[in-house]
Amino acid sequence: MKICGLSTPETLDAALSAGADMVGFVRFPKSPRHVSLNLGHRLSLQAKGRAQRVVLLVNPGDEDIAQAVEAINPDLIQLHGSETPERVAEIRSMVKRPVMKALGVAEPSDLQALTPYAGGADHLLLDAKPPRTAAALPGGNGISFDWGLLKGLDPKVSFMLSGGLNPENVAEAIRLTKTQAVDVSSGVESRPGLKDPARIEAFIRAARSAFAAAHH
Ligand SMILES: O=C(O)c1ccccc1N[C@@H]1O[C@H](COP(=O)(O)O)[C@@H](O)[C@H]1O
Repeated sequence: MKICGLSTPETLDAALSAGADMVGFVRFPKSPRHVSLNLGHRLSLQAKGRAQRVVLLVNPGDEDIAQAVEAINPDLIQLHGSETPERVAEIRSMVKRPVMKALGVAEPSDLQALTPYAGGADHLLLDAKPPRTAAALPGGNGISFDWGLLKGLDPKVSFMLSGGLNPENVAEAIRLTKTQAVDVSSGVESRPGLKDPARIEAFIRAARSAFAAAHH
């Protein structure tokens, strides 16, 4: 279970105390969840040893990557832009840490886009495609995709599910998609960019019960 877009010590503590496996820090200035290098550094120290620390970047340049890695020292890099398979592989060898590539799903043919990333990315994250408006973020929009589309996916492909998940729908998402991991951002907020500790806890509780039920 990953809680993404944490940007205060209090809400990070809520995620860690509730048992999040991964905590995400967004480095994307247009996002209401963007953290400065300094804040990212402090949050990362707070999470060290308690959960995997993830830095989320969108089409980063080499300098953006170097700065984020130096300041935040993440366990994993999440790439949430239109990075090509070659760029993902290049970033992975540059940072010498695992990389998770996010891919948008809206129709059956989108699943074919996964194959070229199999060699270069350590993990795949499946998200809804963002709305086609100029102001839209590439993720963190609270939009789900049709989970039924994943019936067409090779069962050997492991993925993290994201996009519009929340405490109310995460159990159904896990049951339907048989995913082994889930990620949430806006579904555990009281307003864009402000995480709600009670919703974080409810999300993790619901996801944990659904994973336990799926393994029986
Ligand atoms: O959270 C953001 O602000 C963000 C910005 C830019 C790219 C991705 C972002 N978040 C990721 O988007 C998905 C879905 O989020 P949501 O739960 O639907 O709000 C998730 O993987 C976040 O890590």
